[in-house]
Amino acid sequence: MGSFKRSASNNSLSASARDDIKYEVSDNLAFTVVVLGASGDLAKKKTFPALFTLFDKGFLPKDLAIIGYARSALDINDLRKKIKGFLKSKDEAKKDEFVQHITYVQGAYDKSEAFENLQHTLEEREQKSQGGPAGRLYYLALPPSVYPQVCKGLKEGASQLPDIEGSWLRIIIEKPFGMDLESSEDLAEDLNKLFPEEQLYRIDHYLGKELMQNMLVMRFANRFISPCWNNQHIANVQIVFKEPFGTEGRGGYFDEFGIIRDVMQNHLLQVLALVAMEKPVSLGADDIRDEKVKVLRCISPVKGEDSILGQYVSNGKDPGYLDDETTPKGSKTPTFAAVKLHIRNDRWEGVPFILKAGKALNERKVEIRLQMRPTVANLWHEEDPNALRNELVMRIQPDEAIYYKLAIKKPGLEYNPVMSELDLSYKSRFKETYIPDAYERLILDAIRGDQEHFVRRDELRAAWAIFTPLLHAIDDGKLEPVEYKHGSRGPPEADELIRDAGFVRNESYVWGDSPRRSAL
Ligand SMILES: NC(=O)C1=CN([C@@H]2O[C@H](COP(=O)(O)OP(=O)(O)OC[C@H]3O[C@@H](n4cnc5c(N)ncnc54)[C@H](OP(=O)(O)O)[C@@H]3O)[C@@H](O)[C@H]2O)C=CC1
Ligand SMILES: O=C1O[C@H](COP(=O)(O)O)[C@@H](O)[C@H](O)[C@H]1O
Repeated sequence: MGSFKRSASNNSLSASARDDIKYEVSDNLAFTVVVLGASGDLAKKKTFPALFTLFDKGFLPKDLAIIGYARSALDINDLRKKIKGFLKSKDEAKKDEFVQHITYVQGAYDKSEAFENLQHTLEEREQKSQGGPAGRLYYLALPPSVYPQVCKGLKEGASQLPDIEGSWLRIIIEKPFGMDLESSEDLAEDLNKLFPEEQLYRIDHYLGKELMQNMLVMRFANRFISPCWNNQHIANVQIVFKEPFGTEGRGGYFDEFGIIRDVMQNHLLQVLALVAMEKPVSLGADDIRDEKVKVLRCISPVKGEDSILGQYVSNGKDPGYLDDETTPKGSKTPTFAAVKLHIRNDRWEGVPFILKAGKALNERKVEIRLQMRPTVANLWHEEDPNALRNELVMRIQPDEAIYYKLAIKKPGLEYNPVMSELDLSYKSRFKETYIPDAYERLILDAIRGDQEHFVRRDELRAAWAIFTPLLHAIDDGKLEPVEYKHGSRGPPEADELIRDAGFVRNESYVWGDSPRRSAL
């Protein structure tokens, strides 16, 4: 097994450039992660596999215990076997070694005895350690409705740490964090009565994606980018999330939320905050989050007229949203939304930010597209100043890439410009580099005590304030979705909204005479 602390040249655990600010993990830490909801979907698909990869790559402390906790009566061998089935590795021995660290505690989510029993198990395990501090990470892979009672149980029954300096307790919670501004504040209030913000790690897994983590480096470490990053040069911004599949049996769950609560109010708004925020004073988690909150608070609530809602219908082959048996009959829940946001500050006044998200669309793609203003007095296209518009595209998934669409002279004897791209495709530039899954990074951050990529309460409040009036109008039936076909690009009305926001699509540009592309 690799060592927990690594040197800067070897995938540093302690983020070398920021060591002066934070995030030490003691070598003799008795580390226990308790996965509450161990029998569930998220735990098996995301939490345990992410823990395994961290273990496999030597990023978990050597003194490691993993405790699954749930109501079901599970046999430990069955649980280990089931978890092993979800671990992506050919190394059977390593997988066996990992699952041997897992034990199981059966218990209710609302009984004090159950949490006292968990505390007892933890005390026994921590006493067996080498006298170092204890680190307890409670991972709530549970429906948010039980967070308050579980956090109460943990606080009252299972929060007693050994009296050793450096011991800590942290809690990871998953979205949705409420249904609107009020319910989110109520939930936050309930949790903060039990645990302070420093102990609460609200996951938004988009913050763990490679290109999101790259955003501050790209924006603030490149002299030629920073001066252009404002309304003088950028005309409009699109942040787009497209999934090619529908709800597929999850209609019951999805219908409660809809696409805005599922994806837009959280993931896409976090992306926007990183794109639009000012430079933070330092790389400290709170300095960064302060800037995110500031920019979110500059955004006015979305108006009905600045939004297009959609719901997918059958294309004759694939089912429509209402054809899913788990979807309530006649539901008007949007599975697609495009909204136009305005950021009221000096940097962004006059630049529309379009967020677009949809299920059952034509492709899988998440990207950020910044379209630059036209050049003044276009020497080649006097009649059409929009002909050579530059764009910077950051593709978050699939196949991470950053490309800049720009005009160059078409090679040859003529003197005509043509659109081309400066292309940074991660697959070719970083061939041998492992790009971690978002959950791997975020769990590791939580172990290190780094809250930068977790959502603070005031960020959440600002994010809900932007969408709550629109969500209430939808919930009250004042706004209804238009239909779009399963597998299409979404409702044409969304393209109109985007066009009206000033986006000019270059129909003539086709990616790639680049020979490198065929190697991808
Ligand atoms: N490194 C790499 O991997 C690179 C890849 N490429 C690829 O080249 C292709 C072209 O890239 P690019 O020019 O950036 O993107 P596209 O030409 O695919 O799209 C440009 C924009 O136009 C929109 N659009 C697409 N079709 C229509 C339509 N029929 N009507 C109205 N709007 C439309 C898209 O919206 P929406 O997406 O919402 O439909 C997008 O916002 C892409 O597949 C891209 O991934 C290019 C450069 C580098
Ligand atoms: O949070 C969610 O995200 C997924 C999309 O995540 P990705 O990492 O695959 O892009 C989405 O499918 C789901 O509906 C939503 O709840």
